Amino acid sequence: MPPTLCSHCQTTRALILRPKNRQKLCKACFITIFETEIHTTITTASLFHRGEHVAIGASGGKDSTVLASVLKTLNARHDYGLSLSLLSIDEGITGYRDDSLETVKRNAAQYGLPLHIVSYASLYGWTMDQVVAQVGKKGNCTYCGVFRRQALDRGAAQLGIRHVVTGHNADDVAETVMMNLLRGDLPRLARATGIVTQSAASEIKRSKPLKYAYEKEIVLYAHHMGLDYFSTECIYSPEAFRGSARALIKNLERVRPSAILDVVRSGEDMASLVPSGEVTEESETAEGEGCGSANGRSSGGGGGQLAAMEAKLQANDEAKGREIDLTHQPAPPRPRPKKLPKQNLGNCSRCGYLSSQAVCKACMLLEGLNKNRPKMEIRVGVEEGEERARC
Ligand SMILES: Nc1ncnc2c1ncn2[C@@H]1O[C@H](COP(=O)(O)OP(=O)(O)OP(=O)(O)O)[C@@H](O)[C@H]1O
Repeated sequence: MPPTLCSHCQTTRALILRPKNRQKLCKACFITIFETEIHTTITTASLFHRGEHVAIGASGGKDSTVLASVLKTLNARHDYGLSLSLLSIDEGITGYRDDSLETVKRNAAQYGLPLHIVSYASLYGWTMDQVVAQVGKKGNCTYCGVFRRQALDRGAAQLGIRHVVTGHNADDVAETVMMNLLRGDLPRLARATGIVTQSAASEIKRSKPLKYAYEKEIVLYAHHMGLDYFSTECIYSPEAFRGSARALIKNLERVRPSAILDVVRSGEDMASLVPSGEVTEESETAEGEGCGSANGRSSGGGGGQLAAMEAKLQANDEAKGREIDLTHQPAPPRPRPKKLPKQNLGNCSRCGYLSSQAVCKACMLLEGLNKNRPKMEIRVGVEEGEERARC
């Protein structure tokens, strides 16, 4: 049988079945199409302006590594006139971030980009290892998300940069849309769908050039380009709800590949229903709270929950056929989402960082941590003492 030819160039053998639309492509055409689509996203949304200094949030993972590689390529190919830097946050997670930062250091050398690293320890006096030792694994993603958002802003400010790009992809956005839809939280949903986010609580603009790129295609691109990235998941990210939303999206993608983009587009449409208003610090941190990766990727539990949900839905469908509608009561109309209150931008009274509240969210979290710090140390000391006494 003759080999299947690439449906784009019609000359080279097809090697890749495109996850987004099942198109059969050769390696060269896949790479060109992938890069061109990101270029289209950038130009359609007018993400950059000539002479702009842009920091790439670099975690060493596949998304931000692909983002750095593609931006470097497109900046040269289309003469965007950008000055690019890598910005990494060291959360202080032993056996995870220390290893991934080594990847980022190699990437900096491979792409010839300057790298700036900011640590939680230096900004907040706490590493995530210490936070988890204090608060436990449950809920630690909230601390990490709030701290990281501010750390990226502070790192960019240290460099005199006002635009940070992150590697959030279409799967991440679809997941966040689904989570906020399930929570009935339209303002957060609206925020998650924006390709550019800038709020009253920050001078730094954020954008997601990979917003329409499928995670599977990002992995394929990284593989075929031979990119050097770190693929271990965070050891502290057991965010169950995001894991379930991810499992749901992955299952939808399996039966209908366009589902991911459909959910993103639906999110964009729903966002247009949300009254425009200033973004509160609460909704501001929503997208960044926890991390997109939050181990749903490897969650076996998500699949189990989904199977249970499907069984329930099937039972409901079967029951529906036996129902007699005696009293059709239309559901009462839900109140339209309220316009968010206008925020007064000021400075946090503790750290001086820009905040719409008297005390910024990071300082509020730190207050709780610091209050318990001496207690924890004394308790550990006492327990150690007890251990010793028992010995
Ligand atoms: N420690 C960090 N330092 C700098 N940027 C980060 C860091 N963690 C996350 N980011 C940015 O936020 C984006 C989304 O982060 P998330 O935790 O969801 O990781 P991810 O989806 O696995 O992405 P990646 O594959 O790049 O790690 C990343 O692509 C990156 O741009």
